[in-house]
Amino acid sequence: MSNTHASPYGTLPPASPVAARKPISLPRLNELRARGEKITMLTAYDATFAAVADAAGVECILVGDSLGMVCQGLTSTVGVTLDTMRYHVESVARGIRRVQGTAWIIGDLPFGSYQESKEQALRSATVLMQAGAHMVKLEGGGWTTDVVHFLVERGIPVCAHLGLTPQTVHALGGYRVQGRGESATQLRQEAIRLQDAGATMVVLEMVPEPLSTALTQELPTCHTIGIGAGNGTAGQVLVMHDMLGVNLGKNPKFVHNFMEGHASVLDAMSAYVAAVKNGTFPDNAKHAWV
Ligand SMILES: Nc1nc(=O)c2c([nH]1)NC[C@@H]1CN(c3ccc(C(=O)N[C@@H](CCC(=O)O)C(=O)O)cc3)CN21
Ligand SMILES: CC(C)C(=O)C(=O)O
Repeated sequence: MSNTHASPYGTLPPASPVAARKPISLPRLNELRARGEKITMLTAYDATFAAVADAAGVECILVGDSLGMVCQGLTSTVGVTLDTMRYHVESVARGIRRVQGTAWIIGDLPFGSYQESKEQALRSATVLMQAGAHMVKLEGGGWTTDVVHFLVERGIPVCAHLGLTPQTVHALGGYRVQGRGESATQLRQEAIRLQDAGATMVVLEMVPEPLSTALTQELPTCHTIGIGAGNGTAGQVLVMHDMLGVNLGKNPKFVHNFMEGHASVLDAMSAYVAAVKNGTFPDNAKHAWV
């Protein structure tokens, strides 16, 4: 990034022939997990922010359907289409490639693109993989288990997503904490079945900290990535706009603005990586539920 011969706006790859960092892969993520190093993830929706996140050392970039809310101005993620996701995955993948980045790119399957059948899910996942994703993410447990198995069997790495699943916000009754009381048992069983089906990552969103910490112990091959799920998970994710303080109105309580005390987006993202790695973010007392 600091190459003096770089072209304006980084439209050409840096001239350095030295491949400094190893690309992130599933074995590489397993290695991090095995040595107790936290996995970092941020969302990104375009080439430049993705490249900056990569340069900050963020291992996984989620092209999340939250783009419907932060980029498109929708009131939920329900209106995001597969074609829109393809456009943003392509942009992010080009951004990473352009700077010879190493990040693992996760493409989010939008509402309605995988619910109909396993075949529909495969067709949709193919679109995102061909757009440059290394893994796809899909929301829910139970009925999704067979879909996950079908995709994994066909060579598509899958990240599951349990707890608050924003695509089903209308069925859940709002953006609220999930997996409390009775439903904790169900969430736990769904997570174990998803791991058995071959999911190698699972986002746990707004899940009580004790549950997500316990689940992390029970899921050795499926890396738990928390958002509002406390500090006991294998990794963390935040929406980029939130952690940069680019947000009108009230943030969810799991958000921390990493621009505070930092002069650039690169520094703020580096501070996020450092805070997740050294265990200072999230702070269970401030950013989690019990
Ligand atoms: N910018 C942005 N950040 C996100 O984290 C995000 C999106 N957009 N869009 C998709 C979903 C929606 N998410 C949300 C939306 C609202 C709350 C929220 O209002 N939470 C309150 C209430 C929690 C409670 O039930 O106690 C909070 O104080 O955290 C949480 C997550 C998470 N995802
Ligand atoms: C909030 C994260 C986990 C997500 O699912 C998204 O960005 O769509």
